[in-house]
Amino acid sequence: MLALRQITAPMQRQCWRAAPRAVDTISLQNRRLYSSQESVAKFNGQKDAQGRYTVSLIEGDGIGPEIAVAVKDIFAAAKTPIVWEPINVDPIIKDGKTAIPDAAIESIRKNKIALKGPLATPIGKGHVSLNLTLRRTFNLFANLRPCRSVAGYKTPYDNVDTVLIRENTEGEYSGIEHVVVDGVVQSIKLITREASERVLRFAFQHARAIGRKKVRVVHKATIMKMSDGLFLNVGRQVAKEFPDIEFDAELLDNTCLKMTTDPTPYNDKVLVMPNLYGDILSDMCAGLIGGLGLTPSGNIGDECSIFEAVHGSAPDIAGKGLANPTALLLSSMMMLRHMGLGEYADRIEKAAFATLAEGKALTGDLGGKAKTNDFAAAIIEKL
Ligand SMILES: NC(=O)C1=CN([C@@H]2O[C@H](COP(=O)(O)OP(=O)(O)OC[C@H]3O[C@@H](n4cnc5c(N)ncnc54)[C@H](O)[C@@H]3O)[C@@H](O)[C@H]2O)C=CC1
Ligand SMILES: O=C(O)CCC(=O)C(=O)O
Ligand SMILES: [Mg+2]
Repeated sequence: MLALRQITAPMQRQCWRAAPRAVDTISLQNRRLYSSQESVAKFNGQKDAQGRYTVSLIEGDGIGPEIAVAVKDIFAAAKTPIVWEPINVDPIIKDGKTAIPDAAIESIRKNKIALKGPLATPIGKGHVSLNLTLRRTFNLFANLRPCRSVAGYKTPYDNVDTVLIRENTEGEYSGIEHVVVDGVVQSIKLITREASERVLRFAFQHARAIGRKKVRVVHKATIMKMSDGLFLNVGRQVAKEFPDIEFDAELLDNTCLKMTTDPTPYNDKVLVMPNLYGDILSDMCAGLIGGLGLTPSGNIGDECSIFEAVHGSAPDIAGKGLANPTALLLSSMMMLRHMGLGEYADRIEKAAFATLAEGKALTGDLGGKAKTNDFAAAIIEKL
């Protein structure tokens, strides 16, 4: 995979231990929170003769292979009916553009499902983001990023339970940039009614699926009157199809202030927003519950879906066995539920939350001393 030599300062984290909460209750609540909604994104994969599904696996860069091993070991111990199909997504150039190799595209199209480790993107030059390329290639229009406090890991906020949905194919990340004249560049934020409508509709449907009664658009239509204005107006129109769900809107800067002051008023809402805002806000939410080692996500499309952690390749800890595999593991739980394999997800998740709550085998990001594989072994012991 790609080599990237980018050093990032370790995140400073506050950490002190708290009494565990009831793990079964959390598991039950998560079953709804971490499930992708059903009406838009149906999984259509085929089982083999032994009743197993094949899942394309992109191990990724940096800590990717280390956390992928942990997930594979846990799945094997839980006898999850999954066959992994490892794929290589090292970029190729096709028609002058960065593209995913055909074999990888065929694998995901065939299996309709993938689990993905982080892929590093060079800064300021080099190939475009493979993460964004995958999302665009498969039209994975909604990026679902739930974030919920973990029992046993105390942070300034005990009861975070946010659900964020990010438009995943355009916006500030449409990748349309050019030099106007030397010293002047333009970067286009592309917002279309079509992409806005489908992600907004997904947000309302997801709210219904997880029992939330409020959808809130996060925007800056005060400044980006046309682009965010369109997104917001489409939100108002789509809201009419969902009279049982309350709709409102909030300016992004105000959302950041309020969420970091007290995130709990967001626990009854689904937040939906253009691409860049969702990227940033989802890292901010992770910070509220103990960091990027804990937050999962799903890139949801009509034909296929790709599940991955919110975090990146973490070059500062890569290759040292220090990474927390929880985020990728919870992403794989979202994946299992999306595939209709919820009973396996329930069992694995129960063991994972119990291990976190017990606090004996925590990785460094959560204040512990355990290595990635110690944490995975502790989960396996509880299965
Ligand atoms: N979806 C993806 O594949 C993403 C890829 N990236 C790429 O990742 C590379 C590194 O980006 P950064 O800004 O450093 O963000 P990052 O998310 O990789 O790391 C930020 C901080 O969080 C920590 N961290 C992240 N995941 C962790 C885990 N599982 N356990 C313990 N600590 C963890 C890291 O050690 C680091 O201190 C970049 O090339 C970026 O483009 C970034 C975000 C998402
Ligand atoms: O593609 C990248 O390099 C970063 C993407 C990212 O930060 C995200 O999807 O959260
Ligand atoms: Mg990000």
